[in-house]
Order: sequence, then C-alpha cells, then structure tokens
Amino acid sequence: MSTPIVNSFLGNPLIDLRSTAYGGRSLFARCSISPNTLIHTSYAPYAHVVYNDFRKEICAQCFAYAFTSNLREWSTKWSKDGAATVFFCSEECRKAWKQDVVGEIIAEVNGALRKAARAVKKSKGKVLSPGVGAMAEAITQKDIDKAWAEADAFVCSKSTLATSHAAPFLEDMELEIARFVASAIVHRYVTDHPGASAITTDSGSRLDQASWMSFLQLQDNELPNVHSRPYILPIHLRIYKFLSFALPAHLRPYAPTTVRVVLARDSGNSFGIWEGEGGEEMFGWGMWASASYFNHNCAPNVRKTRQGRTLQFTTSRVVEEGEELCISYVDVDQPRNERVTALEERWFFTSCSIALSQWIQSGPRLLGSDGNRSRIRSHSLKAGR
Ligand SMILES: C[S@@+](CC[C@H](N)C(=O)[O-])C[C@H]1O[C@@H](n2cnc3c(N)ncnc32)[C@H](O)[C@@H]1O
Repeated sequence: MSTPIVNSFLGNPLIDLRSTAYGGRSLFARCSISPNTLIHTSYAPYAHVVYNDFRKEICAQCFAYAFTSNLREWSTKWSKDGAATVFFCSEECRKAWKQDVVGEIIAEVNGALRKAARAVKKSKGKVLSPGVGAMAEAITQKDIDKAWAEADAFVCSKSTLATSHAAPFLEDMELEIARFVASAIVHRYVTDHPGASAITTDSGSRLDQASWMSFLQLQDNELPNVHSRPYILPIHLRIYKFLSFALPAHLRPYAPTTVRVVLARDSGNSFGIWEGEGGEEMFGWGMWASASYFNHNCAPNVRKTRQGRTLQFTTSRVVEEGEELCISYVDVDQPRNERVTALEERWFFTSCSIALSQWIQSGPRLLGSDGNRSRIRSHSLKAGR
C-alpha cells in the first residue's frame, strides 16, 4: 500500500513544494517575497540527539550552551532512577520539557541504552554483523535488503538477543546514533498512545507538524549513503540489533519498522544542532521533517536560524514569484573543491552546476552578511548542516 502524501506546506500562501528536474522535490515562491520574510517554521525535531559529552552543558529543552553563560554546566536538573539525568538552563525550560512527556521517555530510554551498552561491554559479547565488507564496492539495493533481512531474522529469533552476550557492542558514536533512532521510536510510541502524552500538534512548543507519515516521505538515501561510506551498513545493522536488545519491552516492537527507515533518511536530511549563528560547536543533530525540503544552492536566498528547538527559514533577499527557495548546506566561504566534495559525500549530488556558476559570477560578496553559515564538520560518522 502506498503512503498517503503529507504536504506540510499546504495552506502556506508563500511557498509551494514542487518536483525539480535536477534534485528531487524543492520549495518555490508562490509570489514575490520581500527580504527578511519568515517563510517556514519547523517547531521541533522528530528525532534528535545531543552528544553525551555535551549532556550537562546543553539545555535539553532549548539547546542553550552553558559555556555561553560562562558556566561549566547547568544546575537545573531532572533525574529519576534508571533514567539519564537531564539538564536545563532554567526552571521555565524544565517545566516546558516536563509538560511534553516525550522528553521523559527519551531520558528513560537513554538510561536503559547506557545500561545495556555497559552490560554488553562487560560481557564482551560482540556479534559480527552479516559480512558486507567484501562486496562493499559494488553493493546493490538487493545486497542491502538481504543484509537487513538477515538482521531481521537474527532479531526475531528470541534466543539470540535474550542476553547481553549476544547483543553487539557499540562504539560511542554508534551509541549516539542508536539514541537518535530511539528518540524517533519514542515519538512514534507516544503518538500511538495519546494517553501517555500531553502532546498537541497545534502549539509551537510541541511536536512539529511532522507525523511519522511525513517522516516516511523524506528522501531515502540508504543506497547512495552506503556507496559513499560502505562501512556504514554493518554499523547500521549493529545498531538495529543493539536496539532490539536494549530498548524497553514496550518500545521494542517498533524497532523492525523504524530503525532502518530512520537510518536511511538521517544522512542528507538531518541538521546539526550548532552553538548558534556563527558558533563553533556542533552539539548533536536532529531531523525536523518539514525543514528538509530546501534544496542546496551555493548562493542561497534563504537563511536558516534556530530559536530554541525551532528552526526558522527567512528570505535573505527579494525572491521573485516562481523562484526556487534554497539554503546552503555548506559553508559558502569554503573553497569550491571542498564544497563540491562535501556535497557529493554527504548529500550525494554533483549536479550543482547552476549553483556553482551563480557563485562564481557573484562571489561570496552576495552571500555576505546574511549570517547563514551552515558549516559542515567532518566526523567519522556525522556531519551536520
Ligand atoms: C534535504 S533534501 C532536499 C529535498 C529533496 N530534494 C527531496 O526531494 O526530498 C537533500 C537532497 O536533495 C537533493 N538536492 C538538494 N540540493 C540539490 C542540488 N543543488 N542539486 C542536486 N540535488 C540536490 C539531493 O539528493 C540531497 O541529498
């Protein structure tokens, strides 16, 4: 059965989602738009993770950074037996977070995942993933499907995942990815169990308009991602097996239908959670589903800013009726070859000829003072817009 189309932009008089000939779907101006016009707001990430190293320094609600306030860590906390302790910049943020039960469940899950990771490490139970290394160069969709089917069979045979001896060991960064996926599972669970949550979709402080349906419609980048980084498939399979072992029992049934879907959409659609405009640090990353329809241009006409957990998109110049609305995925001040490499490796496209020719003609001047500095930070596994 095909997934019904969820168009988050319906009803927005300014912008429209259309197909392009060069790069999937993209957003276009429905009318002439003045500079500095807010054209889209994406209220909260559907899935996100703050790196464990930043846990005490980042407000769990608004992502404020303690060091910006000359503090080493936040002192307002929430804690519960078995859950990961959560830190806030203010009582107001703590209250807002408490009101939205998703945060509390995620904290409990993070506690459970950490405990499971320790148990696995202690038991030294490393399970080798289905071998894909040898064929990584020429890997096809069929190979990937087969590897996931094998992982499904492994996960479904209860005995294999009954003890930590059988569950795979995850490196620190892999555990961060597992926590990211788990946050999407919690959102699904809470949506399916409205009694568990005070979540509403009409308030700016709650879930994005994004539902699981709209999440499913994000571009699936599994194959290009595996081609670009062949080592990622065994990692993804390990994360799936680990979560199937480590998730609390009520969330475990979501793993088979969620883990692969989220991992296939993470690359190419996620945004880094940065210190702020022009900030140096990336604290983690998230997926704001409705924010992921802006295509890239090295001479962008839209600027992305983050206000707490909300992403806002604002025009940086006059945009004509019918013109495409683009952000830049990379630092426009980077040398051209670096931008091209980053776009190819992380967003899987090379056909940015229009964007590049515009950039070459105008130079970085045109992009100058709009404050849009979406940088790419290389990491063994992650890079963020
Ligand atoms: C965040 S998504 C943007 C929305 C996407 N076009 C869609 O249909 O879902 C990023 C992906 O869009 C495509 N894309 C974005 N900008 C592009 C460009 N300038 N040239 C070619 N493809 C582009 C690439 O496939 C990239 O991985």
